[in-house]
This record gives sequence, C-alpha cells and structure tokens, in this order.
Amino acid sequence: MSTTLLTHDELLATRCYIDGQWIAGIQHFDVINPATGAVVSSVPLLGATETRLAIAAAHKAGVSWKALPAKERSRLLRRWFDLVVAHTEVLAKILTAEMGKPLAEARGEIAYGASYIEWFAEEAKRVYGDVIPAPQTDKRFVVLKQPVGVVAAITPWNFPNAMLARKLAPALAAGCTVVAKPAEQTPLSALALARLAELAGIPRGVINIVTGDPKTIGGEMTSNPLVRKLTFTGSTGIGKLLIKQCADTVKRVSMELGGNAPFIVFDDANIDAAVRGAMDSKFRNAGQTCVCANRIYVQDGVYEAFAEKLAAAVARLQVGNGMDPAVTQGPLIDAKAVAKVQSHISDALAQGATLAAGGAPHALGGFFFEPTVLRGVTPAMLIAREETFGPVAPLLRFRDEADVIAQANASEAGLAAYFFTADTARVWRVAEALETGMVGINTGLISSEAVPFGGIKQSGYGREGSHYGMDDYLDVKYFCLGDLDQDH
Ligand SMILES: NC(=O)c1ccc[n+]([C@@H]2O[C@H](COP(=O)([O-])OP(=O)(O)OC[C@H]3O[C@@H](n4cnc5c(N)ncnc54)[C@H](O)[C@@H]3O)[C@@H](O)[C@H]2O)c1
Ligand SMILES: O=C[C@H](O)CS(=O)(=O)O
Repeated sequence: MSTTLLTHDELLATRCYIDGQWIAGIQHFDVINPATGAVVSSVPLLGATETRLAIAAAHKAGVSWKALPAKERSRLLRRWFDLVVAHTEVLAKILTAEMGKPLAEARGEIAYGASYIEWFAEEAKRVYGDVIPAPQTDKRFVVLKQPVGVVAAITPWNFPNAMLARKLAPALAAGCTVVAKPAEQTPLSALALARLAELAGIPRGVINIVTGDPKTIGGEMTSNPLVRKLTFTGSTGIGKLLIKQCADTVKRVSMELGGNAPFIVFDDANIDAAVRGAMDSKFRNAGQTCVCANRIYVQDGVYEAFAEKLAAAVARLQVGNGMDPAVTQGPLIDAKAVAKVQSHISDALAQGATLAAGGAPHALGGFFFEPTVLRGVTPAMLIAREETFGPVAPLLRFRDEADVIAQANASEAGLAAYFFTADTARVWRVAEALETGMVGINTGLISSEAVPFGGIKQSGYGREGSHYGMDDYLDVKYFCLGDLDQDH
C-alpha cells in the first residue's frame, strides 16, 4: 500500500474537525510547549453551538456508519492504523511539543495508541450475538449486540494520543460515531489523529473533534439527548461531576479516573527487578500517569537495600527538554502540577520524612522538577493519601503481608497495584486481596491493548482494550420469535 506522508506542518492543526470540515472558529487559544513556554499552535475556542453541530453530524453519520458491513469498518480502521504508524515520528514530535514527555516515550505512546486501532479493527468483525434455547417449542430467543449510537469522549493531557485512540477505536469498531473534546493543554495530538482518519477514508461526521471551554462543551455533551454515551478519562472529581450531568438523559457512562497505586516489595523479592519496576512505574511520563506507583511499601528486611538502589537509579535520570534524545524526564505539564508536587514533598518533610534524592524544582526552572525519593513516609502524609501525579517516590515500611494489604487497600482509589515476590502462593493471595482493577506482579508495566484496562471503587468503571472493551459501546437487544409451531 503506497502511503503519501503528511508533513509536520500539514498535521499541525489550527482548526477543529466537525462533519468532515476543518472549522477555524472566531476566537482561539494557544497551545504552549511546557518545556520552553513557546506557543506551539493556536486552536479554536469553540462552545455549545459548535458542539451541538458536531453531535448532530455524528448522529446523521451514524445511520450509514453502523449500516456498513463490519468488514468495511474493519478495513477503514486498519487503513487508519497504517497511516498512524507511518506518521509516528511527526505525531511523536507534535505530542512532545504540546505535552513535554521525552521523544522516546512519545514514540512509544503513538505505537500504544495505534495498537488499539489495530486491535479493534479486528474486534469489529467479531461482535457476535446468541440464540438461546427457548423452554417453549413455539419460540426462539435471539440476542443481538448493536452500537450504542453517538458517543461523547473527553480525554486528559497526559497521554493525548493513546487516551483518545483507546476510545475512538472500539467506538468506531462497534458502529458508533464520536464527538471528542481533548484536554485544552494538548489538543494537537487529537486533531492530528482526526486528520489521519480523514485521510484513511473514515466518512465525515464519524469522528468530530471540538476544542474549547471544557465546561461549555461538556455541558452540551452531557445534556444533549442525541448523545447516548459519555466516555471520560481524567480526574475523579471531574468524573463525578460528569456522571451527575449525564443522569438527566440516562446516558451510558464509562469512567477511567484517578489512581493511588500501591507498589509493594516483599522481603523475598528480586530487589534489582523491583527497582526497575519502580522506575518504570513511578517515573514514566515524569510520574504523570494514572497507573504509576503512588505509594511504595517496602518490607522491613529489604528497606535499606531497596532505598539505596532506588535513589541511585533516580539520580541517573536526565531532566530536560523532551526533544533532546538524551533526556529521560521532561517537564511537568504546568505550574499547578509543580505546586502540587512541592506541596506533597513539603507536607511529608514537615511530618518527619527525609530526602534520599531530589526534593526541589529543577535548576532548569519553569516546570522542571528534580526526580525525588522520600524515606520514612507514613500513611498520614498527603503524598500517601492523594495522587501526586509527579516524579516523587515515597517509601513506606511494612511488617507483614496482612499489614501491607490493609495499608494498600485503605484508599478510595482502585485502579492499579504492583507487588514483587518470589513466593507463588503469595502471588495468588495478594493479587486476589488487592482492591484494584489491575495488578502488576514482578513488573511495573501492565498496560496493553489486549487487556481490560480500568479501575474499581472511585477509580471508575468500564474497561478499555481487549474484547471486553467492545461492551462499553454496544447495547444488548433480545428479541423473541413466537408462534413458530403453526403451519399457517
Ligand atoms: N484511569 C485512567 O485511565 C486515566 C488516564 C489518564 C489520566 N487519568 C487521571 O486524570 C487526571 C489528570 O488528567 P487531567 O488533569 O487532564 O484531568 P482533568 O479531569 O482535569 O481533565 C480531564 C479532561 O476533562 C476536561 N474537563 C475538565 N473540567 C471539565 C468539565 N467541567 N466538564 C467537562 N470536561 C471537563 C478537561 O478539559 C480534560 O479534557 C489524573 O487524576 C489521572 O489519574 C486517569
Ligand atoms: O495515565 C493513564 C494511562 O492510561 C496510562 S497507560 O499508558 O495506559 O499505562
């Protein structure tokens, strides 16, 4: 398949995508590079009127999109996947420019987002129903799965490509159409994805991207009766608000919310593997990741060895502009993120914790922050009770399995958890006891398109990825065929 590659400037959007048209808007807002403070681009400041138009376009496009043979939707999704992969470098540079993560991580995110498109290009062809044996001879019970309809999607800034791909892919595969609002900090990755979907031949109105004021756009998305489902990835507080706003029109809702992941190192763990796992889980994306380790529990017998090795590994992180290939930790997203990290560190130190590495804003200034390790953290400290969303590894001690399970589960969040042990019996006991949607065992990296990604408790509900991921975009319809005994 010959692929005409778009240039960086052709993919760097200044307009929104509604009903197959690129809309300029009247007012605009700047997209800022968090590493340099420079303006990357400007995008339209749209509101309820344009959102209503996008929803109407999605509703209209849905009639023909859901009527397409599943194999045709599959082919279009596959074409889109091929184009995303072919444009990895340009997409990664746009992502790093607007979000700050190191280019190597951005390339990884593009591949990760594309993997959902590839996965659901295949799942599109496997939306099966059932024929259920009826207890009466004159009846047949049939179950169909049908697309929910118009989907509203709201995504965060920390994985601006993958979090949107993780929603668009199953929605389109199921026969749904989408109106999406990316985070105002990082709209460019979403608009670039839409441009490639257009190039792939995905019909007008199937994907619509609206940028602008979150409250206004979200208000239209959650109240418009044509929207049958809202899928949200972001903070728990906003998630709760959106659930309430969707109640009046009884929309289907999926919530991928905040985390507070416990990361547990038992005495019998491979310490070097545990350190690698902690680095992978805690410092990926400068700790701005929903599933990153937020509380690191180390059993008494290995606490000193683990703390020393982790501090040494953290000291090797290279902080700087993500466009520099030598950089392994970029800036935080904004001043608010820096202030939250600083407040967690200050609170911990004030309550008796001590620094093993870092602890202050980086000498580079701006939104750069030193990768930090805190020792002597206790459950009473803010850093153990709230999601830090930054490059700080808080170390807590624990005595035994029962003690650490109780500590780990003492959180309203329930997204991810991790533990390291060589004891296979303990693997089953602890994995079953942890109150989270996902558990990493002897690894700090658990995300994949092939698994049901999602949380429990106040980390949300619904699953993204795997064959489970289609269910969020399908309605189950049962119909009953009667009077079949009669030869009329
Ligand atoms: N569970 C997951 O898969 C997952 C993935 C990424 C991020 N997150 C969570 O997201 C949070 C960080 O991301 P964030 O700062 O972008 O979260 P956020 O909740 O502030 O913003 C997320 C999205 O919601 C929008 N938004 C904000 N207020 C809104 C409103 N009133 N109405 C409609 N939309 C509104 C934002 O514009 C953005 O697009 C963290 O808590 C992180 O754990 C969770
Ligand atoms: O931050 C949230 C993302 O879901 C993290 S991951 O890339 O899916 O692990």
